[in-house]
Amino acid sequence: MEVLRMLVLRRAGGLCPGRCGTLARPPRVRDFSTTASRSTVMPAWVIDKYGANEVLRFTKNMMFPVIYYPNEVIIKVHAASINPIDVNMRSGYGARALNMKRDPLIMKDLGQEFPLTLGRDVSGVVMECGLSVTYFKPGDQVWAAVPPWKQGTLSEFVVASANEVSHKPKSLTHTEAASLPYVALTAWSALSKVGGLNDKNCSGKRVLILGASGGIGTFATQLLKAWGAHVTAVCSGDATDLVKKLGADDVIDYRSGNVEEQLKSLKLFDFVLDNVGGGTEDWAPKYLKKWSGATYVTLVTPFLLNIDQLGIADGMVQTGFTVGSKALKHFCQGVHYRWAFFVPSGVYLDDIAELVEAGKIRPVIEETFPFSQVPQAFLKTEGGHARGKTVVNVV
Ligand SMILES: NC(=O)C1=CN([C@@H]2O[C@H](COP(=O)(O)OP(=O)(O)OC[C@H]3O[C@@H](n4cnc5c(N)ncnc54)[C@H](OP(=O)(O)O)[C@@H]3O)[C@@H](O)[C@H]2O)C=CC1
Repeated sequence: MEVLRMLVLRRAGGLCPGRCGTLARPPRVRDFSTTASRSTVMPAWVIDKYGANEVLRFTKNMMFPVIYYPNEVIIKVHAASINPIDVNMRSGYGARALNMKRDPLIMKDLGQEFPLTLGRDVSGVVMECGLSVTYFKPGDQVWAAVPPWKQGTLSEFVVASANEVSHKPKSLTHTEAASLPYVALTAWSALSKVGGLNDKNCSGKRVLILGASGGIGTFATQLLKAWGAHVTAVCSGDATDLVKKLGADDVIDYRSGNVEEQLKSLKLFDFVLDNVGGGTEDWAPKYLKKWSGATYVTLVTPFLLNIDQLGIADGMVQTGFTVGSKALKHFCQGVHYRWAFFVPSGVYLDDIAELVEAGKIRPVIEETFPFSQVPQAFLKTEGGHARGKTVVNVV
């Protein structure tokens, strides 16, 4: 019974046995005991202000991360990857909301938001563990996506909550593993947490993916195929082979003619995952089955922009009003309308690791850069037209 209870709680995200070893949020203590004998600085790419690519600065003197909570681990970063959010954060996107989320205890010790390290994905090796961490030990090979309100992974070491970390699939190199966590967890949040799809209810469901050739799209296509869905991918013509190899059943080239005309020749969908935005929501929900629980989920939302522009209170009100009115409008038309966001979760990365080891998900890496070329990796990502992921090898 106890094992069953632990498993249920772990699935629900309430307890990660051994990740932190307790149901309650761990007490705020600084675990300096494990950090006594090492260097206090490390190499990292940081920014000291928001702006264009020139604000990226390499330093050998970034403060070494400290374990502030007993459920944290310090990871030696072997590889990281660049996501659109890194490019956007470099320019100041989300600064207001993310600063609010930053830990006041840590901010008080380390000063304000700068120097800020970007980079969300990490694959590496556990170097130190907080006192309540039993699920990981020094030397474990792990992967994680660190949330954007924390210092990022474009550095030699990063600290993460054990709840955000998972054992890396053995079959992947660090370079390959670093390409997956952030897009995997975002796709999982959109498809499963928000959209209600999973391996039990997906068989035969018709899913339309807008932006199928990028980081999220290449992962979502594989996950949906692993769950048994029928996937229609919308992408540029030159990405057709890529998305077909990942399992897409139908491919629509949005550059070679009107997408809506091409969609009219297909059956209606049970689900739309929108990774593109910018007007797509005006037409995409029309291609969902009506009054059957079909759902449109977009990842491109003005949530953080609202807070940047209007402040926390007014931004939240504006967000609530926008999403509420759109959800109501679509509900009256017989479909569900939702926004989705990245959610950190080591537990779900464990599930992804199983799918990787089973050969159902593979990393899609377009280009890798050495640590010395982080600015070039940003420029690559900023240029758009991704075909999978851009990875940075840190060691
Ligand atoms: N809400 C959240 O928490 C999160 C939101 N996001 C957002 O999701 C979006 C996708 O992220 P990600 O996959 O990492 O981005 P990428 O840059 O990796 O991929 C975007 C892909 O979309 C393609 N594309 C562009 N325009 C169209 C179009 N009109 N129709 C079909 N495909 C198109 C691009 O290729 P090409 O231009 O050559 O066609 C590219 O392959 C981004 O806007 C990102 O900011 C991402 C993560 C978390």
